[in-house]
Amino acid sequence: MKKLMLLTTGGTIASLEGENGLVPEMNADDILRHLPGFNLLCQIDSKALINIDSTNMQPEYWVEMANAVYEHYEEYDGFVITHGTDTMAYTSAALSYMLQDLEKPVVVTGSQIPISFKKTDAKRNIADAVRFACEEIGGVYVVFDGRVIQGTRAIKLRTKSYDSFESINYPYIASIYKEHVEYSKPLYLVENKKMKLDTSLCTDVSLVKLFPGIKPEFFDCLKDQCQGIVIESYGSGGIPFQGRNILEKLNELIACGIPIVITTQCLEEGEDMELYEVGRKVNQDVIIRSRNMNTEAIVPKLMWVLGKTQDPQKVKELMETPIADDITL
Ligand SMILES: NC(=O)C[C@H](N)C(=O)O
Repeated sequence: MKKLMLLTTGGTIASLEGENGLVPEMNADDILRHLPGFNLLCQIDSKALINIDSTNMQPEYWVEMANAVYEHYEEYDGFVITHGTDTMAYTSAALSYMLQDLEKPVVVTGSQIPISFKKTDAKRNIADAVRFACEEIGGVYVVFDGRVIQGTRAIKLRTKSYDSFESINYPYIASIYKEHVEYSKPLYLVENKKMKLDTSLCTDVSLVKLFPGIKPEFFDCLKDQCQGIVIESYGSGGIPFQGRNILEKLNELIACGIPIVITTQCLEEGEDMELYEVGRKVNQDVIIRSRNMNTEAIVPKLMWVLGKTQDPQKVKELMETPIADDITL
C-alpha cells in the first residue's frame, strides 16, 4: 500500500463561513474526516503547515513547503499539498525550482468551493490528487478538475468555475477519470536521481504590467527597490520608445546592473522579440527573454535565480535555461 503525506496550507478547500466571509479554519484532520474510505486506497499521514487564504501567500511559505517535502521525502511515496487557488500557480512553480530531480510526485490541489459545502469540488480534487500522487512519476504538478498540469505551466484562468486552471503553452500531463489516469504522452521516470533542495531566494523583484500612458518616472522608484524586474509587455514583446520613452528607462536600470525579464500580457504562444522594431530595439544581449514561460513561473524563477547570483549575465543564463519544462523552445 502506498504511503502519502498530506500537507495543508489553507485556501477555500479548508474554509468555513465566518462573520467576514470565507476563512480557512479546518485543519488537516478535519479535511481528511470529509474523505472516508481513503485509507483503503493508501495510507495518508497529514501535517498542517499554515492555514491562510492564499492571497496572503509569501515566498517564505514556499520554503516551508519545500522543506516539509524534503524532510519527509524518504518516508513517503508521494505528497499532496492543499492550497488556495489564487496563488497556487506561483507556489507550484516555486516548488518546481526548489525541489528538483524528484522521483516522487508532489501534487498541489485545492477547490473553488469549501469541502463542507454541498456543491464542493474539493472531494473530487483531493481524490484525484491522491490518485495521481500514487503514480510512479517525479515532479511537481497541479491537479484540478480532473486535469494534471505541469507545476511550471499552471495559471488560474477563472475565478468561479470548477475548471479554474489551464496549462499554458504546454499540454496537460494527464486526465483523471475516477481510478484511471490517462497520460497525454508517455512519461519516463528517470531513476536514480538524487532529489535536490535549493530554497535560497531573493524576493526583491518587481512585476510591471505596461499600459499605454505608463509614466517613465515610475521606473525611477524601482532603482533602489529591487534586484530584478519582470516586464509584462504587449503582444510579441516590445518596449515603447516613442512618446513616453520606457526603453530609455529600462536601459538606465540595466546600466545599474538590474536584470530585466521581458514577457507578454498575451497568455498563449509567448514572446518573439525578434519580430518587430519595438522588440529588436531592446538590447538582446542583456535583456532576459522569457520565451513561452508564464508570469507565475517567471516571478518565482527570478527570485530563485537571484538567490544564487546577482551577476546580470549569469542571471540571464539561468533564467533562459529550461527547468521543469517551464520553457519549450
Ligand atoms: N478558491 C480559493 O482557494 C480562493 C481563496 N481565496 C484562496 O486562494 O485561498
